[in-house]
Amino acid sequence: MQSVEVDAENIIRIITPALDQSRHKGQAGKIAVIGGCREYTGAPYFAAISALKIGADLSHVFCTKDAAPVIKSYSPELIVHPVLEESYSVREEDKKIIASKVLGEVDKWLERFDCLVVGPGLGRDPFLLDCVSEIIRHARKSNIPIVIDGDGLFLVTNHLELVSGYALAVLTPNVNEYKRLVQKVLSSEVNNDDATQQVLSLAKQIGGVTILRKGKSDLISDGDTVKSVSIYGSPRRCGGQGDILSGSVAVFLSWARQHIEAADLDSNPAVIGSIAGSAMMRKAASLAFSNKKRSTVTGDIIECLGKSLEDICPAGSCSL
Ligand SMILES: NC(=O)C1=CN([C@@H]2O[C@H](COP(=O)(O)OP(=O)(O)OC[C@H]3O[C@@H](n4cnc5c(N)ncnc54)[C@H](O)[C@@H]3O)[C@@H](O)[C@H]2O)[C@@H](O)CC1
Ligand SMILES: Nc1ncnc2c1ncn2[C@@H]1O[C@H](COP(=O)(O)OP(=O)(O)OP(=O)(O)O)[C@@H](O)[C@H]1O
Ligand SMILES: [Mg+2]
Repeated sequence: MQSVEVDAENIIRIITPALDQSRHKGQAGKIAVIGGCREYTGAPYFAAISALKIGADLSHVFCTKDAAPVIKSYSPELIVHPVLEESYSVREEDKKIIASKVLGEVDKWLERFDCLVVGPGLGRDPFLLDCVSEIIRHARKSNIPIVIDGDGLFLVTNHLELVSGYALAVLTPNVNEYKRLVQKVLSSEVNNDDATQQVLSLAKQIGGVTILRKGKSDLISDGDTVKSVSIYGSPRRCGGQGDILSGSVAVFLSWARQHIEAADLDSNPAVIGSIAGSAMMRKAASLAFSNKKRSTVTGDIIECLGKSLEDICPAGSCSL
């Protein structure tokens, strides 16, 4: 089975909202990243700042108490909530009450978000992951799209019911995360000879979630179709590029959903958002690599997000 290479730049042009003076703050998207713990502070920052640089109006991070001051210090643009707790800071007898407090803190904000990104730099602490499972359940009840990445995929692979049958979920596995998902869901090994069929089966088996399999070409399937994005890209594999991708998909998914509703179309916003997010990330990576070559790091790619979108969809053509 062959995947279909899509015209991703055209999709970006169609769904990117025009900039005009009638719009108010928030209409271009409010994104929240659930991630950031003692070990990882870069990943949630990369995801959240990428969402802003692409054009979201507000970008929040919900992380553990010790990750918050670090993430805040990277950028005053982000709204950082130090609400998550890891087992080491919670006594056994307090776990129930602390879990409901965490949920309460997130619930206050949840309805305002157009998309969540769950997992960049989340870590794998069991108590923290239990709380995050509850956040996913609440978001799902409110029909908020969720991009699942990094340690969020570790959680979901072991608890497929969290996303199974939820069409507004996008899973963005890297090579390791994909392998674990295939083993768990299809009880088989990764088959690179028929990668298209396998990603289709995987998405179907998880009840029509969208899978964005990252690699030399990104493969995107919701169990009905398989699209590929192979344009641009870079040979540099520094850590953090998947985090840019997750923030990017969150913004484009929100824009795709708005566009599809306004134009009364019958398309899957999760697939459209994944295609656009993938192309955006790959174009910025290619541009950064042409400037920085071997020394390219994730921050350099983030700096290229603006120019990459501008080349495809110039802001100058928007009405003032
Ligand atoms: N600057 C940063 O803060 C960055 C943080 N990152 C975060 O790092 C975390 C891990 O992402 P990776 O892409 O490295 O994940 P991978 O799953 O690719 O690898 C993680 C490590 O865990 C090991 N591992 C595999 N299966 C395991 C299991 N069942 N239990 C325990 N360990 C297992 C692997 O051998 C590997 O060393 C994520 O939260 C991710 O978002 C990355 O996004 C890169 C940048
Ligand atoms: N071989 C490749 N050639 C070109 N682009 C690639 C290649 N592999 C991955 N990419 C691109 O890099 C981005 C990140 O993919 P990667 O597999 O590095 O994610 P990751 O391991 O989750 O990253 P992170 O370090 O942020 O966790 C994706 O958007 C993908 O399109
Ligand atoms: Mg990753």
